[in-house]
Amino acid sequence: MATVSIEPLTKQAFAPFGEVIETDGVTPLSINQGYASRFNDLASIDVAAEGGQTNISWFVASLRPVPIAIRLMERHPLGSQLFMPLGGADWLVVVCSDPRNAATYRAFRATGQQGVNYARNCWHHPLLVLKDASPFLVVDRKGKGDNLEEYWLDEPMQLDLKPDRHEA
Ligand SMILES: NC(=O)N[C@@H](O)C(=O)O
Ligand code: NI
Repeated sequence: MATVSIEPLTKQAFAPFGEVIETDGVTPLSINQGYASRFNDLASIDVAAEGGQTNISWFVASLRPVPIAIRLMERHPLGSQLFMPLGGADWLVVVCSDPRNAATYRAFRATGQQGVNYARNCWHHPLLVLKDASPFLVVDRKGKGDNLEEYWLDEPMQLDLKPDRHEA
């Protein structure tokens, strides 16, 4: 079974797949008479295709059996999809440029202070968490049209997750 090694999530590494939402490296605007800092314009929401509108959701994601097997990849042809963790736990992001080609798969470990915005049409694995019942704010598209394409792998791939890497 092919394995995918896990690398730290950085803006640069994730750039081909979308944006990383984080405050590191961002100079905030001082707002509200100095009583707040605004880390501004962190992601582009791309949901207007075919009359789409912005959909704000709250996900609560469960742990999957370990070792985590990658059996399915998906993409959203009509819109971007943003995940921002709310519970402070690390989580996992798995993407690829061609779901039929194992060599194109990339896996990232995101901190609880990092979100991602998958670009429209970016192949990704559905939400993967390292702590059970992890809450996320999700910004994606609602509206007409088929916004989900799935690819079931002939042979599942395995995430090279060190056993102790699940959160308590
Ligand atoms: N199904 C759903 O709303 N979420 C997936 O698209 C996902 O990427 O988790
Ligand atoms: Ni998705």
